[in-house]
Amino acid sequence: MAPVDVPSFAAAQQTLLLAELEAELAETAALVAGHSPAALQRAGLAVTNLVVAGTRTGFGGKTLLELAPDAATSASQTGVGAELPEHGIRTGDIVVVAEQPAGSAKKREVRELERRGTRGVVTRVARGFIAVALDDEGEGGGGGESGGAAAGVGAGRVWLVKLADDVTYKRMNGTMQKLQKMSEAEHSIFIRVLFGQTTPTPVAADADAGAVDWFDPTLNDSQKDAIRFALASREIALIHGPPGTGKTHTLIELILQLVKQNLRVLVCGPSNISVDNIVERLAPHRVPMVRLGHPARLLPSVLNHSLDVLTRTSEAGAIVKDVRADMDAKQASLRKARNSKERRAIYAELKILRKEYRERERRCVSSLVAASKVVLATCHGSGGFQLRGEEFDVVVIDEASQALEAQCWVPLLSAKKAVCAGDHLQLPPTIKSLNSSSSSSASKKKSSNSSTADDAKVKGDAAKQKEAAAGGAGRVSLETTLFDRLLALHGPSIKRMLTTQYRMHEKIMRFPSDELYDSKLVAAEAVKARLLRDLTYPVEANDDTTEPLIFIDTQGGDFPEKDDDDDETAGAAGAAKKTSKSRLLGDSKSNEMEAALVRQHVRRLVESGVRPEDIAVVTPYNAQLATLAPLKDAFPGIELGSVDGFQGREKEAVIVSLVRSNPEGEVGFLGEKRRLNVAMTRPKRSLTVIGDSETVKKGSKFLTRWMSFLEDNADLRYPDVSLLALEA
Ligand SMILES: Nc1ncnc2c1ncn2[C@@H]1O[C@H](COP(=O)(O)OP(=O)(O)OP(=O)(O)O)[C@@H](O)[C@H]1O
Repeated sequence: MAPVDVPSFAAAQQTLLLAELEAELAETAALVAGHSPAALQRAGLAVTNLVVAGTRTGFGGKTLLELAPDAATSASQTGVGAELPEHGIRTGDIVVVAEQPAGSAKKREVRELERRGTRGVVTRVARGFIAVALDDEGEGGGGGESGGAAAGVGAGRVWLVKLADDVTYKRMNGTMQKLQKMSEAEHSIFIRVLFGQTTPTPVAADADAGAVDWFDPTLNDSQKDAIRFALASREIALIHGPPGTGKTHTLIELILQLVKQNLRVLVCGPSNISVDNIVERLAPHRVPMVRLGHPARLLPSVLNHSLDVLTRTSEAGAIVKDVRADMDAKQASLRKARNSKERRAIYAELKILRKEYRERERRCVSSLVAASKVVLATCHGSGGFQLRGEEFDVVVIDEASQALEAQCWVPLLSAKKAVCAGDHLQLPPTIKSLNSSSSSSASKKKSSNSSTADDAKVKGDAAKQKEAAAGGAGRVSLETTLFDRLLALHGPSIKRMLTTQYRMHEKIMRFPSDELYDSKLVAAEAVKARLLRDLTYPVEANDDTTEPLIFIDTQGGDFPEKDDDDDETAGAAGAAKKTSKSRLLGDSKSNEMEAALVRQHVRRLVESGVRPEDIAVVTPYNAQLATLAPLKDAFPGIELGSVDGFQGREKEAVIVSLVRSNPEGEVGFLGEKRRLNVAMTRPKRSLTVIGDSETVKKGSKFLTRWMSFLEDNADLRYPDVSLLALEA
């Protein structure tokens, strides 16, 4: 493959990233303008009826607001201890906190919301409260009294609305700008390899087989090979980890080996969860490490390594503590201020204290970071001030196939060598923008990969448009991950694949292994014959619990899909409306009879003794998820999820509802084999597929082969329509 011109690559990335941000901004704007607070809450984009329960000084001297349910509106309990309703706000989300409009006021603009309210980042989500670190108003010289207190957030009722993530965008964009501006002389061998201007330094054949003193001698051979290769490689190594093959397990050993060689390592992942997972598993090995950013889960093992806590508990942190106490006291005195003059005076003092605090903290942070052999952060988090000027011998990126390439470059710019782990045969990151960057964002089409879009044809058009947008830099698209690009550039010699999987029954593994992983997967002895009936608790042995692979074929046209997108609207406004609709579970497909079959099967499993918490139902369509929702009441503990949302997860029994059933053989985004791969590789002991083989077969060659495989190998069942009527 031809080498990539770095400046044009970086320029094309910036264009595409901007289009992506615009698409996200437009989507948020359309949603907020068109829906009531209650509807936004149902869609997972807002939390309503909150009050400020507490204010503290958080990391970076930021004001931390604790938002709890308003006692007046939480039905059962009041005040402290009251629980928040179901919501979709997560740690790391960018939100605005604002006075809640009266129920009827409907039309509102995001900009207006932002002007009146206060922006911040969610730092903690608990049952009874959400903590938000407010943005620094102090620095930008903002107006009025906004010196750190929550402008627009008084003693009254507030709500919180999720905004587009422009912070991550800025980090990625800044990184691409840096890359674009670099002169050729500044390109290290590492950069030249990553853009194909030179080939990776060959790894000596025997280096692969060198003796390593393993921390965990029970690693399997493919894991050991991958680690040896990653240790021996000079610039780049990819660790390809198919489902259940112990990718993270392997990375832990690799990190320990790197530290043993006295190398300095930066470990990143696209999400907080991916990073915390590694922190937790490294912790028992007592490696000097520090986790940057707000820990997503406050597990003690993660918390004890977070920079936030280290600045408080370490020796260096002691000098920061005093100022923090002063600031907390000042914050508290705000409440007692008698008039605006007094308040202004306090704000002014707070501003000075915050500056002082930040300086002391900065010194403390750099001494902590300098002393750490291993630094862990999300990819975009590694672009913070804490790592400015820091250099690392190796950057390790987990779940690299789920990160945007620009995101990976945030840490990669401080690296000499990279090890990326991932599986490019599972889903890449979600992209919202599909048109070229110059078009108006309102006319953006649905993403082929968002969990609600379903039009496979859109994808082909979009790919072409994106290629056009990439201009002179060859084929640059946001959907192409670094992992994909490096494989295409240098071929399989830079990769090692893990081949023993510790999740699935052999029969469940067979099709994905043969189709996608060159038949190389081997089921570990402990899992290859595990059935539901062998669970650690009593389960009756019957057809449903002794057969790992079941296909309930709904062919015949008796179970047609339902199109939830019934009010087609034309033009840009229509498109924007559609986007917002899709987030609110419209514009998708469902299949009620399939839902009834799911219910029937779940009931049979539960009656056989399988616990609902060991069962998950996954489907590619959000409208189908909504149709399935009553299952949660009928079988408390059961999990329902979109395929995209279930990536990275596993369950003892998984039921996949394919939904599509139509005479035309339209399969929408079932046509994406990486999505099907994710769907069929979640179960450990039991996979039940429910779908119309006649329709699905027509979708693609992959689908044709899958259907034939199921017909030949699964326990094939045809539903009894008359019985089903009762279930529905
Ligand atoms: N060499 C091994 N011997 C026994 N069990 C192993 C081995 N390697 C991994 N496992 C087990 O396999 C499971 C999956 O491993 P791990 O959690 O590291 O995978 P992951 O990378 O997080 O997930 P995935 O493999 O799905 O990407 C874990 O339960 C782990 O203990």
